[in-house]
Amino acid sequence: MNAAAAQEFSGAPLGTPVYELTHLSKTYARNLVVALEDINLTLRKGSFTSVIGSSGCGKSTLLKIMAGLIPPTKGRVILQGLPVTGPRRDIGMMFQQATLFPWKTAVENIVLPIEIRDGKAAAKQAMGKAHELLDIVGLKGFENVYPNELSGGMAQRASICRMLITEPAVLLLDEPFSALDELSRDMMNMELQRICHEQDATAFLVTHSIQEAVILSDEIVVLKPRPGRIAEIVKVDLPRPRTLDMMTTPKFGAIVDYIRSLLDKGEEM
Ligand SMILES: Nc1ncnc2c1ncn2[C@@H]1O[C@H](COP(=O)(O)OP(=O)(O)OP(=O)(O)O)[C@@H](O)[C@H]1O
Repeated sequence: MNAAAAQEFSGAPLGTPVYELTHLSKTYARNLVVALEDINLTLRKGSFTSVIGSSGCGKSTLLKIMAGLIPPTKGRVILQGLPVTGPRRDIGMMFQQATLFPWKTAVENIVLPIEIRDGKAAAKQAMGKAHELLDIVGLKGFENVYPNELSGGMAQRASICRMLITEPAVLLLDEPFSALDELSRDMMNMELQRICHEQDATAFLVTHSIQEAVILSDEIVVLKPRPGRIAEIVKVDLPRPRTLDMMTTPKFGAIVDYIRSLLDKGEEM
């Protein structure tokens, strides 16, 4: 990376708002559980945001509302200027498990969203792009392999390609690497950072790992439970690109400790 690119990577001002959540609340009608209360959050173009909080504090509920999978009880979700009222083309999602279809090859799985959306001819046309994406995530040569011949990490790399093929405006990531061993997870996180930078993607990650949140994020939304509310939005001012050895620095440790103290405080309430 040349000096100008490095400067751009570390110091780029974050862009215009992509997602805007205002006064968002969710009460599940079935059991009257107030899962979220008055969430206000803006995600800017090219930013990486994580949400962290104890079990049951509403992380998945928040992600589902942002994805348009469930409606909020109150409040608004605006994505690229339009209210989210259901699943949308400009939202890319990735889950804990790779969920690739076993009877389709890696490249066929990747073009599947295009096939479903625009038909077989469009999917065929997208093959070139799918090959490029496989190359980007280090799966060159595995295009025609079936999922059962891929490792967990490789399958998640293919899932990243499948999420990116439709060029979504935002990536919603629900603990995408939590089923991987620690080493693979660290590597995949660095890969995710690189891909997000290359695609100028806006990303939102649900995680249980403070370390993972700190190494990846520009901002970390710390939720406190019962009902789920924002305790604080912590800015992470470590330089970019982030590297794994930053995890041993005092600054990294201080941010981790601070977030842990917020989570402990939330539990006491
Ligand atoms: N479909 C549902 N119907 C009723 N209550 C629900 C439903 N989904 C979640 N809840 C409740 O809403 C609260 C928030 O749940 P949610 O799954 O969003 O939390 P979470 O932070 O993602 O938890 P975890 O970290 O354990 O995955 C919990 O009290 C949960 O019991």
